[in-house]
Amino acid sequence: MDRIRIVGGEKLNGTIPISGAKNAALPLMIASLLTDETLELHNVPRLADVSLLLRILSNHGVDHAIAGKRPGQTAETGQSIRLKAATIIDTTAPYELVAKMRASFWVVGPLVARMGEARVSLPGGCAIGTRPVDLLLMALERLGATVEIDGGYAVARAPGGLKGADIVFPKVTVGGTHTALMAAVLARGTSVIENAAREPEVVDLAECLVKMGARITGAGTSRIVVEGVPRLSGASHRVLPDRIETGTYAMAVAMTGGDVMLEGARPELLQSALDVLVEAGAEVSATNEGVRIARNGAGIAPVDVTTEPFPGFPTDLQAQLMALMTRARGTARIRETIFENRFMHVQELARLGARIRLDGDVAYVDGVERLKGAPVMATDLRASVSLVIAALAAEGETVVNRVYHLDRGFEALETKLARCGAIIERLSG
Ligand SMILES: CC(=O)N[C@H]1[C@@H](OP(=O)(O)OP(=O)(O)OC[C@H]2O[C@@H](n3ccc(=O)[nH]c3=O)[C@H](O)[C@@H]2O)O[C@H](CO)[C@@H](O)[C@@H]1O
Ligand SMILES: C=C(OP(=O)(O)O)C(=O)O
Repeated sequence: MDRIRIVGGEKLNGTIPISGAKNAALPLMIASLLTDETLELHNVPRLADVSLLLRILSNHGVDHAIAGKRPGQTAETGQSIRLKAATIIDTTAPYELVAKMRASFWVVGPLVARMGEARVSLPGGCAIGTRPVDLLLMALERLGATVEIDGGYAVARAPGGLKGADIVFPKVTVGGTHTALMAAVLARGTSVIENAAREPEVVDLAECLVKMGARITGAGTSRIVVEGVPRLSGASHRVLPDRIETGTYAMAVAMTGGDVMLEGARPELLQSALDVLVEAGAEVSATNEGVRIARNGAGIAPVDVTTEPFPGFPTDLQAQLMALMTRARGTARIRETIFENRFMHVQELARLGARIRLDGDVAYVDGVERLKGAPVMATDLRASVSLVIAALAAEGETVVNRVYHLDRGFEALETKLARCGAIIERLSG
């Protein structure tokens, strides 16, 4: 199993190209199930989750072609993928595949919308909370599907097709909104999604669906209106830049000090996180090229942050912020409101010398003068990268185990950091 070795203490200086967003690429790829024509996606990050989803889609009958690397392209510059679901050969998404990645459950929406049935394994247990799918299934039921759980599978049926309806989510759910959107676009009549997620990845999906012929208004607000259409066509779409990757490298620079241009980043996708970084003592400036982040001289100030749905501070940056706060001058308070068990990085950060107290959904981080390298491992994607951030500022050597978590969501992580001066390498095997 690969590991990552980091020797801390180097400032980061240079340019980091920001990849396409994993959390947009995945639902966009799933949208290919809605049409028998070709969906061409550009700027798709090279990630384990993308490869796994391609396997899942192949199982349903989606053919794909990945464009070869163009001259001048570097390892971390994404890929173009053409997806074509001329016929759906199987409406079952099996346990072995779905258990590995929660987003794969979202095939349920397009499959039932196009084929009138879907049999999708309930997603696997995940290290950040229980993560039920009741609201996704509620949305499908509102659209007229019958849903039952059979042998660990959610079985949704709508033999006569889906019918437009009002869907009111009692809490904001990104996956629920993606599912409702991808089902409602082919339903007969009008659907209204209330308390919809406003995340940029929902907007990206809606924009692509509109290019495919869907009629959607209000994406990016809490009320999305969808007029169903009988069929969708192919389209070409570029995945938006990854705001979580952007925020992660911004936290890394704030942690080590230095000056880095996050090339291609869009500040409006993570304004709340950039505001927190400024409060913590970093300099942030938006330019035509992207977002520039620097910290020179100033120490790290403690902050008080609560995770919230967009446009609030994202839960997917909570672990990285906690890593940064381990070296603040004082006590930071971080409250996690989205996932009940997303503090698994706390005990691993402690191995590096962090002082963190947990009280329910709040973590109090007492900043320390110095961290010291150690072997660590993490249980999920963002927790793993928080250890990388801490290790970059720790004295001596840290080895991060279970790198497969990082490979799920960070394209060319060690290359991007090494180019900016970090001492970081992958140890294979
Ligand atoms: C691939 C992807 O895009 N994953 C993101 C997506 O996950 P995901 O779409 O799974 O997260 P949701 O927005 O659905 O979850 C938000 C909250 O709603 C709860 N809930 C959700 C569905 C449901 O049927 N019932 C229910 O109770 C969840 O347990 C959680 O407490 O949004 C999360 C919140 O921004 C991010 O952390 C994940 O990185
Ligand atoms: C939690 C995440 O992903 P997933 O929803 O696929 O588990 C994430 O991207 O941080």
